[in-house]
Amino acid sequence: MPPLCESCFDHVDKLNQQVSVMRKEIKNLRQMLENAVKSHRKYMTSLLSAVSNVSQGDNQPPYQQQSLSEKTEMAPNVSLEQGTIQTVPIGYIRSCFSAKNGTPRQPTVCGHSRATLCIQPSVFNNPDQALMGLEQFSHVWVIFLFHKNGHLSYKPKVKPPRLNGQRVGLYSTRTPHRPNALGLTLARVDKIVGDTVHLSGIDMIDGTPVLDIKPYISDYDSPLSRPGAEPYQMDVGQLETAAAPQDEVMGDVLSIRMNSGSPSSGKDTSFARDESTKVTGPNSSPRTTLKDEAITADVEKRSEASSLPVADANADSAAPFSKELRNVLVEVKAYINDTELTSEKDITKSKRPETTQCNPRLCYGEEEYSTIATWIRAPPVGNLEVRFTPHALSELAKFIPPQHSDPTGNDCPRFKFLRSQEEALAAIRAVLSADPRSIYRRSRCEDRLFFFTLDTADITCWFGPGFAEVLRVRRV
Ligand SMILES: C[S@@+](CC[C@H](N)C(=O)[O-])C[C@H]1O[C@@H](n2cnc3c(N)ncnc32)[C@H](O)[C@@H]1O
Repeated sequence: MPPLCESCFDHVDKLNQQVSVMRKEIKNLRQMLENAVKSHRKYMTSLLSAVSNVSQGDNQPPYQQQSLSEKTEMAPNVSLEQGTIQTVPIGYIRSCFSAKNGTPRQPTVCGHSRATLCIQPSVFNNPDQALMGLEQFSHVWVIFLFHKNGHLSYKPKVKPPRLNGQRVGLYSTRTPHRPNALGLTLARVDKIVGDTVHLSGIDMIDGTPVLDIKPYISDYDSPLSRPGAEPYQMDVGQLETAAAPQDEVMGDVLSIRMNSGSPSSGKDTSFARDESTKVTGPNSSPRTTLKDEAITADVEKRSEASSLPVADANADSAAPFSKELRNVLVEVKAYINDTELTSEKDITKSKRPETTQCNPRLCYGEEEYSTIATWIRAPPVGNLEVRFTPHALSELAKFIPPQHSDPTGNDCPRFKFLRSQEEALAAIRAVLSADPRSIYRRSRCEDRLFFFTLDTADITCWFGPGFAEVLRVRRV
């Protein structure tokens, strides 16, 4: 890393200023555009309903192929049947991340990442009523549009950054570049004030259009914590997926081990990567996320409440499973033994058959447990160590939380979303530790400075082997 002179920093500052002016202009333009679209949409809706009334009775059969122009002229009810409705954002995310660069790849990466979502009065006259009751839920699914993708194109195979250049099918990933460009984030609901939901643990940039929100209901949304689900320990084999010959990645299923400790205690229940799974990546450290913790707590609670004993599926002792269930477990274990991988090399060497084998369904009685691809928790790229120069730390120490008074009276930089310097430090660490660089940057621009914005701070850092170092933290 070459030493940075003050003029480099000044140059970067100037560029940043220009960028922020451009951002403001873009914001204004967007607002103008939105207003124009709104009034145009109203006009079109009235026109369409008039057309619909006239042409009732000669609707086209659903699913018939149509040109785009025909689609836009369709009556609303036909559009709905054909799945070609026009969506309207219920609101726009105001987020502590202003650009894609440095925005966490998933909500669990940075628990302190905060945002607000104000429901638009154009969707509901009384938006606060639409939010009534949501305060009883800790988490919410946010369905949004990747509006900053830059293009609408997509490919059937993608290279997730965590797979470091290996390709997998688009639908086995969370890539933003997908047909319809829809994103799905499970965010924490911090509070609801009037028409505004305050969220944390988000991975959306400022200005993201939100199409819908729905409460997260573990009983419905998590196969692990359905009512009556019993924690147990089970090793899971790998998922067979079809892969084109040039793509040597396969979608392995990660074992989920739910070791309940002693059957009666229900304690020590963990939802962690199974140690017996031999597929590992360098520095890979299985991370128990907040959501995992929530699920674990849920399972613990249920396990304590349940009268059924908890069994270890691997134990040789006479486990309290029914004969039928034991047979299923034996089958699954046999499957695992047949297909067990021995090293990371095997992941890339194995050629997958053209036909797709079924994922062994993990059932206990009527309960079904979830499995995930191994690379999610044991990716070939590991987490980075995050360092701060003393200079960067002293700059960060100047920032004050939103409601605090300025102790120096010197117009200190102020956070809008983050509540303390500690939160900011933790958020920067979280973002960088997950290596936010694209594969291209990682491999081709190793020695370049990396910039990202967190709340009202512009962060400058660089990456070395296995670490990221923060060099500067300046007011945006
Ligand atoms: C990998 S996606 C995952 C989003 C969501 N959790 C999902 O699974 O659908 C997250 C990344 O999308 C990018 N992103 C976030 N908001 C965006 C937006 N409005 N338009 C385009 N890209 C966005 C950011 O770079 C972020 O790191």
